[in-house]
Amino acid sequence: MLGLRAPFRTRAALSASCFRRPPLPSLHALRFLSTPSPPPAPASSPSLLTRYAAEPATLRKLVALAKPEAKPLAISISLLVVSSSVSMSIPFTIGRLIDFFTSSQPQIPLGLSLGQASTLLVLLFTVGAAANAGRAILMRQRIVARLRERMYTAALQQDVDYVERGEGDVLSRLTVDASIVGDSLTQNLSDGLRAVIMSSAGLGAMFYVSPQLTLLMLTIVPPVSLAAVFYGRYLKRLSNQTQEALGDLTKIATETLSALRTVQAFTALPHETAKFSTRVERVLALARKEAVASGIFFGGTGWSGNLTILGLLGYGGTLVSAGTITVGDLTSLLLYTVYVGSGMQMLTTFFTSIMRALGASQRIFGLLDRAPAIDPAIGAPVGPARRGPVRFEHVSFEYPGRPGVRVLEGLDLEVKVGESVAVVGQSGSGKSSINALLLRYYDPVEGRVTFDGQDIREFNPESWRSIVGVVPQDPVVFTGTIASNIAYGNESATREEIEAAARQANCEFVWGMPHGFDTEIGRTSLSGGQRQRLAIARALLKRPAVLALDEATSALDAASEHRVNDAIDKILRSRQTTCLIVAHRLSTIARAEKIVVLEDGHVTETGTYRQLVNRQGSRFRALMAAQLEAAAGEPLPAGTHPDHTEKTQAAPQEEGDVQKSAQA
Ligand SMILES: Nc1ncnc2c1ncn2[C@@H]1O[C@H](COP(=O)(O)OP(=O)(O)OP(=O)(O)O)[C@@H](O)[C@H]1O
Repeated sequence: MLGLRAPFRTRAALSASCFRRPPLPSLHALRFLSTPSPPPAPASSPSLLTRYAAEPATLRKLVALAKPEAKPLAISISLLVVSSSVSMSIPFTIGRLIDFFTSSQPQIPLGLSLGQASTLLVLLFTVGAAANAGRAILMRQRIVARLRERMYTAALQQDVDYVERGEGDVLSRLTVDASIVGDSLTQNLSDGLRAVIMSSAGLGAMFYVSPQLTLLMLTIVPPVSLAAVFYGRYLKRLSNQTQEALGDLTKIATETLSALRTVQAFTALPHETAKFSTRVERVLALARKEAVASGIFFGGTGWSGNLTILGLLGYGGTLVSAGTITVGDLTSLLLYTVYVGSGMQMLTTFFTSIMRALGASQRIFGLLDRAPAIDPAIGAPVGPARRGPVRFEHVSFEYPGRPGVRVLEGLDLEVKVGESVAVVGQSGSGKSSINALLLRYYDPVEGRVTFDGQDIREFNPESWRSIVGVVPQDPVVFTGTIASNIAYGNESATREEIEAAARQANCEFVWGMPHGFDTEIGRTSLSGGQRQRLAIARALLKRPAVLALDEATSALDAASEHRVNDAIDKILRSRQTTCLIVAHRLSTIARAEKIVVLEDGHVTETGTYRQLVNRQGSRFRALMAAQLEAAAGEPLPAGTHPDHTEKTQAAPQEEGDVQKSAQA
């Protein structure tokens, strides 16, 4: 039945049914009153209504969205008018047929013979069916696909902060909201129009056949429909509560299953099972409440629907006996009652879905119209061959999500061409934030970052990022082949170039894989060290002018660390790349040409490893001592502490030295 149980469907199910056309009422649809009201739109409260009324801009944008599809939509609407008109003629035709077969002096309108009338009817129904099919096909337009493509492009150009903080809730806009808007511009619009035709034409035909019976119908059907609408809303609220509880249940299960190792390691099985059971019980209780309410609803509406039909038949019967109307007229009237009732119900569906669509489109346009703070479309190109020093000049920075909290304060830092600078400092001192500024995920609130003497804000962000290589702390591996992962963002790279980059980054593990560079990998199929080397290969393939490296600290075992270090070492020895390394490993720190110690967002010490480690009471020495102690797991024995290294006057030359001293 039309829209039956619509309030109890999930959003996903609703969107899946987006192009499904509700069947036209049939005799069976005499139970139309048992159709609950459509889901009430959150937007249907008066205050929101007023807001939408005050925002015709949203409506205009929504209409503009359908503009490229204007022609097929117009044809589709015309076909809808044709098919609905044919449908609306059915009750009348049935009435006339009944009168024809029950009359002692049968007469066919327009003086047609029975054969001609039958052919005409078959023809009419064929046209109606064809129009209906054409309408359904044409209604399936590219609106949602185009909208999603636009939204995805807009989302990818947004500030990382906006997306990462979930401010825009981009995923739900891309999925749920896009479906809602797409439905409203196609299916809902079509249903709305059909509802208007059904209600108005049905009422007109009823008045034509019998004004008395029509007035009787009008005193019963609208109030019962209205009551059904309100009760339906109550049901929808119950259904929402069940869905929310179900969502909560899913969240708990997802979180626990994805952390199964931790759950098992902490023997938290009973705790997790109890947590889950509580949620399951809640879902069950809500579902029971919903079942009772919907039982009352369907029973009640079915009962009132049947009484309505009975009332109409009773009064209609007296009119037939009095000769005021014919049996055919009464049949037509009953059928039109079904049409009008269904039409009214569809109108409320239309109204709420349009309200929902306005809400969804406001959220969508919020994303589409949002200008990112760092606009990827503006700025001058840098030129791939350009080389130059990177300078942080009195840079102060705070994250947009934490205004007023300075992460960097008056930072000055220079990395010359071909130089490698290691930034060290305690956790939270702002090291990674320096790389984030270098990549222009953010801009400084004061000061500037320059490349080759030019403020990087003058460059086009995409062009600038194309000459900056980045190896993040936790590199991302995309689903695809090893080769496609190394060539990520560099699709034109040849296989030879990819292999050369992999060799340089010590990715020898690739050659041992079943399909070599064509091996399919996912997020979890590589070890931490392998992922880091793959990321280094990815960065090297770009032949970057500037390399921003954020070392991983804990993911690697000694052997992997050695290989990663060796790969980094090759980069450090290269004289063409300006390297800024957020360094954690002593081996990397010792190899960098310059070390910058960061404390509370500003540079406190600068120098070579030897200079800093020999500087009495330096912050660097304290940091290194803490790191060695952490690696050794206990205070270092006398003589191995960096505070004593001025006696040796030498920096560790080999990574092994550091490791050995750490293990001492
Ligand atoms: N996206 C963010 N929004 C708000 N604050 C942030 C954000 N990222 C980092 N911070 C804060 O900025 C400060 C510096 O963080 P940053 O990641 O730069 O430190 P770090 O020195 O690299 O630390 P670690 O060595 O632990 O990686 C910290 O206090 C951190 O909490």
